[in-house]
Amino acid sequence: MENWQKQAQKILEESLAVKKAFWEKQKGNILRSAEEILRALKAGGKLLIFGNGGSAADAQHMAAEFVNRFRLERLPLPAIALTTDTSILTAIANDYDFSQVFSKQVKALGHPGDVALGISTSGNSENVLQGLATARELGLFTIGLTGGDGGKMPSYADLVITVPSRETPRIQEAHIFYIHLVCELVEEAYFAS
Ligand SMILES: O=C(CO)[C@@H](O)[C@H](O)[C@H](O)[C@H](O)COP(=O)(O)O
Ligand SMILES: [Zn+2]
Repeated sequence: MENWQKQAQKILEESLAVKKAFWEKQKGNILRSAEEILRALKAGGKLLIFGNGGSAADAQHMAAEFVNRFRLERLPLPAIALTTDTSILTAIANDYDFSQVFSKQVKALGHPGDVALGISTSGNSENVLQGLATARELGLFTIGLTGGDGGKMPSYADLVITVPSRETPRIQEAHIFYIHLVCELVEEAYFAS
């Protein structure tokens, strides 16, 4: 138990330090991404979000904040997580390839002016990279939310937001901070003006 306390304290301190460094190093890109999402929503566009595992959960979490509400009582905003429809996901993975599960949905749903947000802690998940590549081809603004050295993301996204850590859980904790921050900024700017 005493060891657990020490371990937990260390993890907490690492998590706080990573979030702080993330903000310090990436604030320009973070705010720019919020501006792009606000611009797209104000122009009648939407946000498409995708990732694997914990990042799939993050995609759904973010879409729910936009479609339902965040901190304000307001009209729903259009955001779709491409991680939720098991029929679509299994049909594409079964008939084509798992690497296409997001790109095919982007092709079906994306329009120029929309924003695609691909989340990958390694920056190397093929399905996320293909989703971003297709989004770019179609004229969506593409954002890569990643960690470490960003992996291959910089070749696939217009804007890459990188958490400065090599630890997947710490990266994901900073991703959730990013998601809540962007929801709050965009919601206030959209409905306060
Ligand atoms: O949540 C976690 C680890 O904390 C896992 O589910 C993790 O998201 C999965 O291993 C993903 O497949 C990792 O993919 P990526 O972040 O490198 O794109
Ligand atoms: Zn996780």
